[in-house]
Amino acid sequence: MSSLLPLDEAQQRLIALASRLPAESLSVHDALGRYLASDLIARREQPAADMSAMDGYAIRFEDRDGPWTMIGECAAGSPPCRALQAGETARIFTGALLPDGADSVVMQENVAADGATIRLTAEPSPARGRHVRHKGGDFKRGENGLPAGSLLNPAALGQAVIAGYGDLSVGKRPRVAVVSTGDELVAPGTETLPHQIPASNDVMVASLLSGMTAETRNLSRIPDDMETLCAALESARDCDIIVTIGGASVGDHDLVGPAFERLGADIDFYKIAMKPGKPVMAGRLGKTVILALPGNPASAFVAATLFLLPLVRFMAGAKTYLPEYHKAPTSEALPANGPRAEFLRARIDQAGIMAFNSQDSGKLSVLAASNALLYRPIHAPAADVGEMVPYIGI
Ligand SMILES: Nc1nc2c(c(=O)[nH]1)N[C@H]1C(S)=C(S)[C@@H](COP(=O)(O)OP(=O)(O)OC[C@H]3O[C@@H](n4cnc5c(N)ncnc54)[C@H](O)[C@@H]3O)O[C@H]1N2
Ligand code: MOO
Repeated sequence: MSSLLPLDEAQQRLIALASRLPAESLSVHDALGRYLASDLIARREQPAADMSAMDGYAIRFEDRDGPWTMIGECAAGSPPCRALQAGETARIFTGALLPDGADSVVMQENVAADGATIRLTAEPSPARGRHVRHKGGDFKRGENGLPAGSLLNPAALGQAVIAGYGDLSVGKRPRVAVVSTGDELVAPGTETLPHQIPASNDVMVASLLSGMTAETRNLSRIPDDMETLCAALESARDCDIIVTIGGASVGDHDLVGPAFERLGADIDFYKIAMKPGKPVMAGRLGKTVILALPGNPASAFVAATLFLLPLVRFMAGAKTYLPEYHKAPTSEALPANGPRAEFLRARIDQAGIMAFNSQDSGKLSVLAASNALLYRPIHAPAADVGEMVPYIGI
């Protein structure tokens, strides 16, 4: 056990094998899921001038009790009407600029109009600045809205647009070859003989990647044959990452390690102090980072979550790339953990988090019923019901 690498050290060593990919310029329409390559410095001020947050009437605070004489209208998308004088108001709509002199807005629900005369009805006199979004109140020109390495999610893209951007400098997408191996593997939906198994990991790992900024090339179901495997790996050398699934263990037909060695790869580490996912291997084949995931479905899933996805995020330019841990109370007592970090397939709901009884890494039924990986660090002491325990949402 002592030769097994601790998880955090293995994650650091994997990242040390990789480099950030260069940046490219993309339209905001195409940048969803990318990471900003430089700070998002605002090119404009928001709002650009004081504007109304409600449909109603713009007034001067000095005249807050009314009544007012309406002298014009301010609509979003048009310059404001002329400046207000004492006792005057302007009809105003949400998003419209306040006319000069106005500093507050009364909602239309709180006034009664009698021709051009407007009177306060329901609301007490408005406070100064009521229902006004002030110039620069969201951000000022030159402010850093999002640091480099931020994920461009829908809200971040919205912010980029309002900050004046049509194109963004973003990290390139890593090219990832997904290579699955095993004589037993057959294509999804194919009739299987007892010694065969549908290649479920391929779809699972490719699906994990499809939610990421990655360009995936699937090299599925490579037989357990050294020449064929080497040829498949060789054909993927133009990729930034080669991830293999299966054949990572020590059996006579586990050819992934020997194939990489034959191609001249530098293996950095092999075997992690974690469960499932012990036989994870990583290194470099020229400029390509190689990562070998174990074939058991839960092992492949956990290892992809802890190694492959962080690697992709890092190369794509993410500032934070490791999985996010949350905490929840455990609904059942947990025994003390041993010398390998454990990621228990678990279900979390309002009552807390509960690990499934069976943790066989071959059972997809358990993995598919899970929505969390309950993390038990190396030698974690036993946990009572209600104790807060860390987990990764899946
Ligand atoms: N003597 C030892 N045997 C094993 C050890 C060990 O330390 N000593 N480790 C065990 C652990 S832990 C794991 S995990 C597995 C991982 O082995 P491999 O990466 O070599 O996986 P395979 O043998 O190729 O496959 C395991 C299992 O998963 C199925 N599989 C493989 N690929 C796919 C795929 N693409 N889609 C669906 N299912 C797949 C495969 O058919 C096997 O049933 O090794 C233990 N053994
Ligand atoms: O690591 Mo294996 O992944 O324990 O099943």
